Amino acid sequence: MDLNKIRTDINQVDSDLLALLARRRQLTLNVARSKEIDLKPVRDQEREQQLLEKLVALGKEQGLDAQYVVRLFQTIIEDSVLRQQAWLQGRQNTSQDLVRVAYLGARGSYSHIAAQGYFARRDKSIVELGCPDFHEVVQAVEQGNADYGILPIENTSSGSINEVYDLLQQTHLQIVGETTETIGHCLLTLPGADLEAIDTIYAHPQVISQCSNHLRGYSGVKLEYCASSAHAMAQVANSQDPTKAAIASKAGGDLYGLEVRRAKLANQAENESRFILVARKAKEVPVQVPAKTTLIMATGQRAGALVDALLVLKNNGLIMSKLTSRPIPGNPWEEMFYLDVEANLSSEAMQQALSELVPITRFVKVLGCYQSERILPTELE
Ligand SMILES: C=C(O[C@@H]1C=C(C(=O)O)C=C[C@H]1O)C(=O)O
Repeated sequence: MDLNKIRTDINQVDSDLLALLARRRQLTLNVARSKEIDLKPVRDQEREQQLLEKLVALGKEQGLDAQYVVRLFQTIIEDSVLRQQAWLQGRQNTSQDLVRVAYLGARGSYSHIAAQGYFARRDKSIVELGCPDFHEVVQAVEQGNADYGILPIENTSSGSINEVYDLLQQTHLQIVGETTETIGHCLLTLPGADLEAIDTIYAHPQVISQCSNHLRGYSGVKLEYCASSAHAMAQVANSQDPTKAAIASKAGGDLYGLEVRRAKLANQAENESRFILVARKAKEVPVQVPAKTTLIMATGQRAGALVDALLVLKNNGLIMSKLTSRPIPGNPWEEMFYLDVEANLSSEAMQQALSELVPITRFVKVLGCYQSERILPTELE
């Protein structure tokens, strides 16, 4: 048994697999082209179900277990659906191939990584504009220095990001997209640093709250709040001090020459953040892709006012996937409600609901309509 020879064979199989995956992706884009013509929805879970059943049976014949086959193909199908959606959206809103994107922090921050993923799926190159805070991200787009801004809006460990909700109340920018990223928090140090000697950990406040359980385990270690995860990594890298550590992603650590010493630090095993993309102009969402419309409204303090507003959605058959509230600046004890509705703004149901909401609310505004990027995997029945 010659190890080198076996590894050469494995390399060949892997490169064949990649070529096949690329070919599959190409074919699914042809499917998107056909759906564009006959206006069929991108997602067809019945077809996915049949595919999985067939593949599990085929896999079994080759000695591959069902779970492995299902997991692999759920990933492949997720890519295919996201690509098709992005392609259709691009066709509807023809725009430039090079886009300027404002994000929090510097290269390697979570927002930066989310932006890279979002635009790579759309075959767009980005000019990066790192900003010191969320307000400047919004301002960069408002003033035309960036085409898009990317903002984290909620996280599975720490919940809503209030600062971003508050900024949305005050801007004329529209939400034009969303993306969900797995956020793998790691403890990063200079290569070879002694973990026992760490006396300071740098991290963004959101990150510290998402990793609070893990951080309770360090006694006598100072936590330094940073404006972004990129700043946290830069502090450690620039200091060249082995007693300093940062919490950020592995991909970010690679950019700053830092080593992963502990991984999966978040309180929730599935630590994911949802980011929104904002732009000066609204985008149209093709009818074939699942759309979400985000609204803000103030109902006034009349008893039952919120219930009445929500009944409008119910009566129009609309599904609300999120409801959150924030205080209104200058109006103590009044709340502004943020709603995500699973519908296209151009749909009859949504238009009807909006016309019914206007007379019964004090204020209602559409923050944007965008394609939903959350692809829940089809499970084998
Ligand atoms: C490619 C298609 O679109 C989607 C993606 C699928 C896939 O990647 O196999 C299957 C069904 C659809 O949800 C299709 O409809 O065939």
